[in-house]
Amino acid sequence: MSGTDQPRTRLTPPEGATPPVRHPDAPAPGELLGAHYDGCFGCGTGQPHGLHLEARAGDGVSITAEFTVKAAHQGAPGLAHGGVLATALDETLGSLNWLLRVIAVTGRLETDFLAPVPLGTVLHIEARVTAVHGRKIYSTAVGRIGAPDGPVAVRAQAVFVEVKVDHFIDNGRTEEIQAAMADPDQVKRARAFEVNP
Ligand SMILES: CCCCCCCC/C=C\CCCCCCCC(=O)SCCNC(=O)CCNC(=O)[C@H](O)C(C)(C)COP(=O)(O)OP(=O)(O)OC[C@H]1O[C@@H](n2cnc3c(N)ncnc32)[C@H](O)[C@@H]1OP(=O)(O)O
Repeated sequence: MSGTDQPRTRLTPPEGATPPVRHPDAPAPGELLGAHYDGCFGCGTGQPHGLHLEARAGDGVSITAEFTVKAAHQGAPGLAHGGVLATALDETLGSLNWLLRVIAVTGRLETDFLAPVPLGTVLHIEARVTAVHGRKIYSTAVGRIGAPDGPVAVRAQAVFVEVKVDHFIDNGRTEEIQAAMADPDQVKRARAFEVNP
């Protein structure tokens, strides 16, 4: 195997990977998921230029989400920035945590940009977990223009890696971590991801 083949291979579930299991306490299909953190650029309501992505639980271990491309999200004139589109897919993939009830962070994210996305577009995103192996969670996402069955603009494949709450407590800046830990709603949301709170 050449060095350039390696990253692609790391997105393929290894032998022994198992299908994902929806947690019995996962939100019901159709249920709107709240933000996991108010300051999150992807889903937080406290970020004026954030994506304000709204995600809903789907069937099995899947999520649907909508993201409206605003002026603050442009790359070229009148078009969404590719990194912003990748962020929208990353955030939707991260929301799959709610259904597995584990905390996981993005290890690898590979994005294919298939069509430009104009300002004002509602991007309809669907993400699902395909397999789990140890702490690794394999998932895919697709973003369509204007409707759930609209033209495909962007696709992603990802590996998320399960972590404990300590990952954030140990690595986040003290100010924000202290504020989060002092907020009972935030603590409740963090615990909602844990199998054994
Ligand atoms: C009240 C308290 C307040 C807190 C409240 C918080 C609530 C939050 C709730 C929910 C948050 C959800 C947030 C979603 C936001 C959207 C998603 C993002 O953007 S996340 C940000 C971007 N990502 C990162 O910042 C990761 C940075 N990377 C790391 O921290 C490490 O590299 C990490 C954790 C990913 C892995 O490090 P290791 O030391 O723990 O583990 P190792 O041994 O290296 O890897 C474990 C397995 O994963 C594979 N792996 C690791 N990286 C990989 C990669 N890049 N590609 C493929 N596989 C990878 C390895 O090969 C290994 O596999 P083998 O078990 O040996 O089979």
